[in-house]
Amino acid sequence: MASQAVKKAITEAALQYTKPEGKVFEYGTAGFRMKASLTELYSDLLNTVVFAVGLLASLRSKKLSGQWIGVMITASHNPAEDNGVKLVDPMAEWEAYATKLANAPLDKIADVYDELVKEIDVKVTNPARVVFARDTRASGSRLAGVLNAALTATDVEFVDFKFMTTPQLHYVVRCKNTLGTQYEYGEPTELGYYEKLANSFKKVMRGVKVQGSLTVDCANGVGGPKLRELMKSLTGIDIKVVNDDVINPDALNFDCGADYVKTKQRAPPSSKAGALDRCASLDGDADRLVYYFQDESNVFRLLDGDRIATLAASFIGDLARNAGIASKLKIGVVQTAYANGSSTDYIEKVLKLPIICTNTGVKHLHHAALRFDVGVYFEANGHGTVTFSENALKVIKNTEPQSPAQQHALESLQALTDLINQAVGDALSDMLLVEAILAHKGWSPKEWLGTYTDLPSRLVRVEVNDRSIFKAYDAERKLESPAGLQGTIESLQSRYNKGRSFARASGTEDAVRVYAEAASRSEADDLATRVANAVSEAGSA
Ligand SMILES: CC(=O)N[C@H]1[C@@H](OP(=O)(O)O)O[C@H](CO)[C@@H](O)[C@@H]1O
Ligand SMILES: [Mg+2]
Repeated sequence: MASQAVKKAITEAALQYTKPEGKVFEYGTAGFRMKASLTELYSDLLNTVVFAVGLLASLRSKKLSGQWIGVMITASHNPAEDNGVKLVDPMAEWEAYATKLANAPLDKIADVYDELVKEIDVKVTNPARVVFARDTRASGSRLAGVLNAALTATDVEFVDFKFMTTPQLHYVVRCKNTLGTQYEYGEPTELGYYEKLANSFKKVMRGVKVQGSLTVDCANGVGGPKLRELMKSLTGIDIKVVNDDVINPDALNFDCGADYVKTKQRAPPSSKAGALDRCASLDGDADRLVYYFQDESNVFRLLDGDRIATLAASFIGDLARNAGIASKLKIGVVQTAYANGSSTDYIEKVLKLPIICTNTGVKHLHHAALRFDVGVYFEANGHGTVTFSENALKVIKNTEPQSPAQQHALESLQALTDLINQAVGDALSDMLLVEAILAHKGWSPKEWLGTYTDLPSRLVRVEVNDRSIFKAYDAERKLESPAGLQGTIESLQSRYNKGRSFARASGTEDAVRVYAEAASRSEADDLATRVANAVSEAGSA
């Protein structure tokens, strides 16, 4: 049971805020996320939610006997006025506790905290440790203050890392929790992060050179200043940083960034890149990355998360073969229903690797990736990384090379395990991975694009009265309700060459997303429109 003193401290701290009436919060695909504006209707929406997440982090850390828990304040690719908060190590049942705390009336929140202490069986005398950070949104410092209040009220030891990318915070959490163990991940500081990336990049690049320069659009978010910091440690790569304005509060994700490029399927209007120039875009908290270029006919060409996954899987597969350890490593790829059908075909038929399809949201992909020795997971939108099992790390480390070529492959694999942020998808680490692979293969983005041809696809957002009636199954590829809709979608898609379509309720926006792909642009568009109409009709019934 929480002590009276702690409960009093929680209540006093909580009552500084106002809980918006009639609003029900839900921990979604990426934590809690919404408008954060202080001036509008939404005024204090996020304060109570962040406060609740602070209490939750405290409970979780105590439950894990003082393990470090990370809390990130960000709304990623959402507009500048939004904000959000997420825990670094999310677990399904804890999302329900988060939702419970977030919806508790503020004068009762200490009681709910206490109920959870009993329900989860938390030893309240255990220490609790939390690290937190935020992206560059204007509302971030206010919300960091709220988090501070919740942590202080529950006697948590905490470190405020101020501005960080989401993956940097994940990195720090993993470093802190592995310090002094055989799995020590690195120095738990921002500088430690840069040095780990830069050193391993140098090792992976032994004997090869990056061709030409890379232009990186930083979405005017926290990735900009952090990339500039990373560049101080990096050698052998010419990066041109664009869209790194973190002073103008409205610039974030506006007409730039990975989400803009992926959804609009075009370069940021401000782009000055010439034909065949290699370009990349990060999102607002730098955990997403997409590549693109303009071909010789000035046609925009996108290299999205599916492309990064196929590139990484093929490279790691080659290295494993060259190192003579392919039979000892189970390499696999994890995708969601949004992966382009051509990428799935390519992985199965050309790379001959197994695929797992999961629900949307990196937490699902990450979890599935751990089932492989080397799990390559990416969402089509550019969210992803590669995980290495304990067995994989051991095999890579302990295999005795029989030839210089084998030794080189083993060393490259070893360096890759350091270059890749295994804690979470990380745009900066993924970017160095892509650059290294292209250099090794001697490929320009054109050769990379040439590995397979994407099916034209369309993603549509449909607003409905109540999106919760859209219940999906089979890794969100099918709908069990509203009744009859799945049958309609299937009969529509069967009319198109290579037609595939599905609909699911978004976990981050109040809408249903419809995805469609088909053999031609017009068929994909047509299928998307028809399915969107069917969804809209079912949603207004
Ligand atoms: C189709 C799509 O891109 N969905 C995104 C989006 O989730 P939704 O649940 O679809 O709103 O935001 C998530 C968090 O950033 C991201 O993980 C996911 O891939
Ligand atoms: Mg993001």
